[in-house]
Amino acid sequence: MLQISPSILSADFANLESELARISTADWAHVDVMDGHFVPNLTLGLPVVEAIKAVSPIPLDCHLMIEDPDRWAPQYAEAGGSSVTFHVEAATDPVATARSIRAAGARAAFAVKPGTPFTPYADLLPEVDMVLVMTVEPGFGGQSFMADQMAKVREVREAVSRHGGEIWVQVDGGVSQDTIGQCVEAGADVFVAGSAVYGADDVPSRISELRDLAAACAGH
Ligand SMILES: O=C(CO)[C@H](O)[C@H](O)COP(=O)(O)O
Ligand SMILES: [Fe+2]
Repeated sequence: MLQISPSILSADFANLESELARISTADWAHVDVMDGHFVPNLTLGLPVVEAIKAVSPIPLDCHLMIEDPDRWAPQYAEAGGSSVTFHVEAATDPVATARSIRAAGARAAFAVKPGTPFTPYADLLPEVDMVLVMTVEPGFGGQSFMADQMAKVREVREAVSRHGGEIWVQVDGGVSQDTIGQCVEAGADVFVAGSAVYGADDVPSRISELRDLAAACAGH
């Protein structure tokens, strides 16, 4: 199944309830948590996740770009994240972190930055429900898509296929009408798009357009 996860990083932060209503036809609301340390940007934390969980029409896909995810990740699951993704570059014990997310009732995922290879983390697959391959350097929305990450997406898809089970492959950063096709061809099945969705005049139409383009590339 191909899924669209619009990033609220590009939404109007003064009106998050109505901004979430605009993406109600998407599969997930992607919530970028940045701490000003792991990345040079600061966004939102647990109280905001709790508040938007109460009003969101769709489940929250929390992408933690923070230090010490071992400590914080399960709290994002408890606060309402239905999926919680931590960065392997920040985790001290990724196995324990993934297990604590699942124990709190959420889907667990790990993310790799563009400069981080996947292979050393392939052993984590039994512990997670999704792998996020970053297609920009994490920290900011509206950056250019890094096509050179498609080799890594292929590698993750092959490892996931060999492993079996239902592990999703997510791409995040610069995903748009122009770039979603190559993500599908490389094997991604969950697409985060911030500026491409919230920058559109008609947000629901843009979500359908991205879905249709992805399905067409997948040959559906
Ligand atoms: O994790 C992120 C940045 O670190 C965002 O999810 C991502 O950048 C989405 O924004 P855009 O689609 O505009 O690139
Ligand atoms: Fe993100």
